[in-house]
Amino acid sequence: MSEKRNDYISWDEYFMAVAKLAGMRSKDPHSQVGACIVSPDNKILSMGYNGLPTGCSDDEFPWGRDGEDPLRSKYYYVTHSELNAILNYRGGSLEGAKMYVSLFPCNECAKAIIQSGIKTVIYDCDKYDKTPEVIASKMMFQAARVSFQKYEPTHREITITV
Ligand SMILES: Nc1ccn([C@H]2C[C@H](O)[C@@H](COP(=O)(O)O)O2)c(=O)n1
Ligand SMILES: [Zn+2]
Repeated sequence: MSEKRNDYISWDEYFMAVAKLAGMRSKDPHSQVGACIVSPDNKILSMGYNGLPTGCSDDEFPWGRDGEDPLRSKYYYVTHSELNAILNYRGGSLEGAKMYVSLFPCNECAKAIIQSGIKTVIYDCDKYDKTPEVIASKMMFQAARVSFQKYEPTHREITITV
């Protein structure tokens, strides 16, 4: 066989698949989110998923969404995938990097993305686009010249047997 194969996955498919694979580590029963940070020359720099901070037990802290007592919902405790990916990076600057993320970043993650020097966000789902968090996030990205683009799905199925 002398020809190269031509059904290999594209860079975008690869990085979005890696982001989604990272999200599969999440214990959140409602939304599993993954993020993958990539250098301008397409090297994976870091990954993250939504989960509790180190030392906060997955079995003791709540995973519920709503309720009378906000302290019994996950929202006060979960670190978002994007922030985890930024914090997991041990290599120095993220200036000019790209982030692939399975759900559009919230305003808090947008601040961290901007401050870290990431310049491009490629997202898949935008199911919370009407919320103030996402609207504020887009306003900040536009002001800070962080470009955000919807991932264009190819609907290719990638099967990995482990
Ligand atoms: N861009 C985002 C948005 C949300 N998350 C996390 C935070 C929660 O664990 C979950 C969202 O839960 P839901 O309100 O859908 O029940 O996803 C994130 O990591 N990145
Ligand atoms: Zn966030």
